[in-house]
Amino acid sequence: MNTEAPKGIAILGAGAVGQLIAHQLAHAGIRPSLLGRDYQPLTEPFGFISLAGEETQQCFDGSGFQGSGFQSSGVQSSGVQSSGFQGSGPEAAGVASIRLLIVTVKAYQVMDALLPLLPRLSRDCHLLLLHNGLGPHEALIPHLDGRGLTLGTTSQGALRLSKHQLKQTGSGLTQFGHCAGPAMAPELKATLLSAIPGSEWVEAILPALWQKLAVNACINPLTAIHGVCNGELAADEFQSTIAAVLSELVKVAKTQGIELQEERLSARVYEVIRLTAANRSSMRQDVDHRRKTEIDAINGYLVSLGNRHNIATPANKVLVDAIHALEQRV
Ligand SMILES: NC(=O)C1=CN([C@@H]2O[C@H](COP(=O)(O)OP(=O)(O)OC[C@H]3O[C@@H](n4cnc5c(N)ncnc54)[C@H](OP(=O)(O)O)[C@@H]3O)[C@@H](O)[C@H]2O)C=CC1
Ligand SMILES: CC(C)(CO)C(=O)C(=O)O
Repeated sequence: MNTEAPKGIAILGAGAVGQLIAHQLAHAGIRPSLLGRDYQPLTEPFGFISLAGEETQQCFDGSGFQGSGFQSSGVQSSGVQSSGFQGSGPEAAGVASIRLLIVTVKAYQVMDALLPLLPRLSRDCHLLLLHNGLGPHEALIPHLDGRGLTLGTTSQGALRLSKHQLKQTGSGLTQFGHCAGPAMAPELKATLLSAIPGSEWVEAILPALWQKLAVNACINPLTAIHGVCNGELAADEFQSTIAAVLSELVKVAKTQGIELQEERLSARVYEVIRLTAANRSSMRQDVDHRRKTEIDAINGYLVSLGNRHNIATPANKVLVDAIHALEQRV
């Protein structure tokens, strides 16, 4: 048993990224809880196929909260009773013992997922949002009630083969940085950085999130609208739209005190297009599966900030409208 491993790490959002982070923490000897929609730890085993093709299984049932042993990898039997969580819903006893809550729901799900839970979390509980797009942290900050907030972004890739079976599809940089309230405790910070491959702490997280926003604002809607893989956006026909989206983004970012260079952003977007050439972007997958997309937190965030600050954002608005039209298909 690893007595040094911090306890009380929970993940809200048992989807692709939530399961990936849970497996990475477990492989580093930490035993996180993976919370379901009823805020209860999910007790069933979760399968994982790593980039190297190695298969493992884990339970993320919350028993780590009591320090009752852990398994760093390998198969653990299902049906382990959670000693840290009793009852159901946000009243559950274990919720109050969460020290770090990693929120891995989609951008548009953050507030619905967190608002019922916030009053039950300890004042010492630190929150970490890890999603694409921007905006939810602004809605969340007034509700923090003294709690600390860290933001993050990841370029790792993960695909849910089934509800409890995850395949890692890509490695990449994961960045975290302080956003509001008290800073994350040093041992929690160290745990995250050692468990998540390719992760780093940055002094200014918002510029990093804006750079990721630029990548998503170009690649995601265009691939979804045209039904193409990321690599096809290198074609000449997309050049003027990509340039217009980035030019608007740089102006809008400036209203937020974020200074970005259009040429550098453009180089980054084309690098990601090349590195992820065979990918079907998350927005394309959402559109193909007739799921709600994250457009409102990506290009929609730029349009609404532009409106607020009298910056014209026609190129982004066209993409937002086109994606909304695709979302409304019956
Ligand atoms: N997948 C990837 O490779 C990458 C994803 N991202 C970003 O990470 C974020 C998460 O994406 P991803 O993991 O793919 O999305 P998923 O849809 O796979 O996961 C979201 C999870 O949140 C759960 N959820 C939704 N609402 C609630 C709620 N109210 N309470 C508790 N749980 C809830 C969902 O439950 P249910 O299953 O019941 O719907 C689902 O399991 C997105 O912003 C995405 O863009 C970033 C980089 C890579
Ligand atoms: C980087 C990119 C565009 C990779 O597909 C992505 O983040 C997404 O699909 O949401």
